[in-house]
Amino acid sequence: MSTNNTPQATPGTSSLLEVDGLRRHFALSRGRMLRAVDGVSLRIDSGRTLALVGESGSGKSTLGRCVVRMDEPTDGQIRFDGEDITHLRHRDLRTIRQRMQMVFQSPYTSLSPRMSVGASIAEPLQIHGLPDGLSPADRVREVLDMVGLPASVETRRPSQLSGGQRQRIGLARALALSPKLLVADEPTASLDLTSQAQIVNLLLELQGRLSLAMLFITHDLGLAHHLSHECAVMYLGRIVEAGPTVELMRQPLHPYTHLLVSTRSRGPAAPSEAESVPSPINPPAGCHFRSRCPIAVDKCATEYPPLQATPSGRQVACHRPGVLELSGTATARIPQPETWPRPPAATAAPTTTALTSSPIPSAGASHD
Ligand SMILES: Nc1ncnc2c1ncn2[C@@H]1O[C@H](COP(=O)(O)OP(=O)(O)OP(=O)(O)O)[C@@H](O)[C@H]1O
Repeated sequence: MSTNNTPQATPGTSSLLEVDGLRRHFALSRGRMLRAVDGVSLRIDSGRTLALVGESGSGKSTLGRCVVRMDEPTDGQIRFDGEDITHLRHRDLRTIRQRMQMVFQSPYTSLSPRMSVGASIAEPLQIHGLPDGLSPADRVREVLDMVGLPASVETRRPSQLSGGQRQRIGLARALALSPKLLVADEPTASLDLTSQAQIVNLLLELQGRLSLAMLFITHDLGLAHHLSHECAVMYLGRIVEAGPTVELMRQPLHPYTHLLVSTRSRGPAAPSEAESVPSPINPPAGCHFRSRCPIAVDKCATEYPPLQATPSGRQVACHRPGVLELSGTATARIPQPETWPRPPAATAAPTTTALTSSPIPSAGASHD
């Protein structure tokens, strides 16, 4: 495994979230090791959304869970709002969780079916206290209003609500403590298209209003394209390409991004493509993608390519970046409902991109 690309934060700049060289390895039976996240670095600023995309099993959720410290990193560092939170425990962790919240694919993960909506939203307020001296009841109504639900839903149980309404409640619960960072793990994946668009709309509106930073985990490139400022592509635990979302999808430089974009524009992956995904327990030596790569050369079998910054501000881990040309119509066919809004533009001159794009080797998104 290459260890020549441990990123450093750019001197003099700091982002709300800074993840450096994060690893989460799972020890399996018979001494085997599953490297779910294998040296990932990224940055997210207030008011910005970083989409984390990749096929199932690429390590997106594990990374998201580590970021909010619901899972224990094996190695690496997580800094949030200037504080190293990598090894925080118990009470300190509780304090930090007020400011970083996770929204799940299934709202049932955070909503108890036995509790009323109001009690579910009030629960974190009772644990952590109120951010601004309001009563819990006032705050519950305030966040219900923020997510576009009437106060009357307070007394309902989650089972009495639609999927879209439940996801709004999940969002309201996450927002109750006025977090600065939201980690949203496939929050619309179980919803119908109309509810999906409404939740996307709501996330964008809330992000603009509250200047939230967001890590948006999705396998849906259309969603990522629509919702995020920057995008990081994960493959077998590592980031293989990162950069501004629109450019990354218009002109993918890594053959894996190329595959995702062109497959997305063609429709669901053919079984042969899905079946050939190697296991993170025993990935191919050298570049992990080489067994599926149409442009692999000998070097790819022996050397994992470091994630390197390109002159255009992209970061790519490939020995032959940009060799594959995307057909001009491919990205045009990434489905996006026209009614979906664009992410809010940065209000001031962007202090960072979601992933720092400092010169090599100080890349903000990298693996080592
Ligand atoms: N607790 C665990 N123990 C062992 N392996 C795990 C554990 N959690 C996750 N994994 C493995 O880690 C790898 C990455 O999983 P993860 O859920 O993070 O991927 P993902 O990209 O989010 O996929 P999906 O979109 O399907 O959720 C997978 O191979 C998964 O089986």
